[in-house]
Amino acid sequence: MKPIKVALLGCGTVGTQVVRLLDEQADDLAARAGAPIELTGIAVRRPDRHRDVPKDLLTADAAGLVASDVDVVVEVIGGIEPVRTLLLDALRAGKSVVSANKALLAESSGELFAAADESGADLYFEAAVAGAIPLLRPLRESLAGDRITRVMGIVNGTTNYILSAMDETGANYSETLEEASRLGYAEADPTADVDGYDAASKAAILASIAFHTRVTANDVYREGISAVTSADIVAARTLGRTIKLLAICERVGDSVAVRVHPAMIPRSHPLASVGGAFNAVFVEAEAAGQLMFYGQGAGGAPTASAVLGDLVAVARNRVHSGRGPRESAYAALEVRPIGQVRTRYHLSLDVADRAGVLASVAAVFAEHDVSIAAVRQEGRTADASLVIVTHAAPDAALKSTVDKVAGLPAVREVVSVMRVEGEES
Ligand SMILES: NC(=O)C1=CN([C@@H]2O[C@H](COP(=O)(O)OP(=O)(O)OC[C@H]3O[C@@H](n4cnc5c(N)ncnc54)[C@H](O)[C@@H]3O)[C@@H](O)[C@H]2O)C=CC1
Ligand SMILES: N[C@@H](CC=O)C(=O)O
Ligand code: NA
Repeated sequence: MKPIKVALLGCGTVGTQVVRLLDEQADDLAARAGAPIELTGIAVRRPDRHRDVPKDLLTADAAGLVASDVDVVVEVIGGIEPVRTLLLDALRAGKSVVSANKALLAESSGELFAAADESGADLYFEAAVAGAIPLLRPLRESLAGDRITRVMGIVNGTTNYILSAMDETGANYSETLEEASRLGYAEADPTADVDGYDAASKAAILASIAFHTRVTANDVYREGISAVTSADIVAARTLGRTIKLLAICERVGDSVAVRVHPAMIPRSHPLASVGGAFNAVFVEAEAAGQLMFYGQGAGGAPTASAVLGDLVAVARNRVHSGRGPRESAYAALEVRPIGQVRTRYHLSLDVADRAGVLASVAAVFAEHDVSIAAVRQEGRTADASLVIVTHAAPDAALKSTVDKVAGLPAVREVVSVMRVEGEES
């Protein structure tokens, strides 16, 4: 059988594991794909720095490799350019693409799918969301007959690693981030992780597939974890909660809402026990009910597993003259701004401990039609701390409430504001 020729773009954390698995599992992969899978070249920025892969395969000329006689391009470089141009060239020339690049897919999936359609090539990217966890294929294929209403979970390993360490051992934020980079979880620029860009890209990809609507990273409301303090984590623990960076994609009537932000969740919630670089995603569909996907969301070998799965799928399609799924964006639902999304807030205030303070704060909530679910006051000195948890209300109303509360004479400081998820609203 004629081999399927593969060009690999990038050979870092993920790429080196792809090369290893291609070599170690060559016979099994050939049997599963229906043809041998032959790695014909590896493009990297500095070929002299890669001693652990066959030297004769290395090149710094990624464009030349893409233009060479290959059937499939596997991209594990990351970022937008030059990758976007390389992949468009590959797809237009009829070469199928497997990519782990969420940043690119969340920005340019429309034009990449269009290029794939022009030539009949395939575009697969299971590794781009939640690493090893099979998630995009179940959403796109297994649930194609159902109506998905919500996708919610932890989709960034680096931030989950940091938040888990802060919660479990009181570890320091920046040291834990360095450790996550050393372990190969973080992006080349880890601000993509801590500022929520990586999770927002993944949320955009999930929402696009789940709701048959093109959602880009710019459509996603995003907050990262850099403002989460040890005090927030202690406050959450006092209330039987923990803090996680969540990606939440919801169908609301004929629109969708997609957001990424830290949130307090009850310690009894299944997402609360997801530690380290693990990811977990809940999917709710009308007929299927609740489904949960869990596994390693980052790291070289887990991510390479997803890449190899896609590569076998692409190779099978080539061998049997089939095609993988195309973009499905027919529903074209409107994306709601965050202000219209109903959320719950946890607020911690430093207030003067005198009569009438609670009443003045409560009056602001009432004025904005935000219902208070619980209040706790601590302290008997000049300063007291007031913790308020609200019922669900439009995010815009909650923001205006917080702004007005911050201006009350009796309120010295709004210490923290965080959304609450995973509880009855
Ligand atoms: N590390 C992880 O846990 C995961 C990574 N991903 C994605 O996989 C991709 C790769 O990630 P890592 O392996 O962690 O990155 P990395 O930084 O370890 O490796 C990047 C590789 O790309 C090469 N490269 C950079 N610019 C190039 C250019 N212009 N031409 C040719 N080669 C170039 C570098 O030489 C290096 O070999 C990214 O899109 C990332 O978001 C996805 C899921 C998990
Ligand atoms: N940097 C990402 C890698 C996987 O997508 C993460 O931490 O999740
Ligand atoms: Na995945």
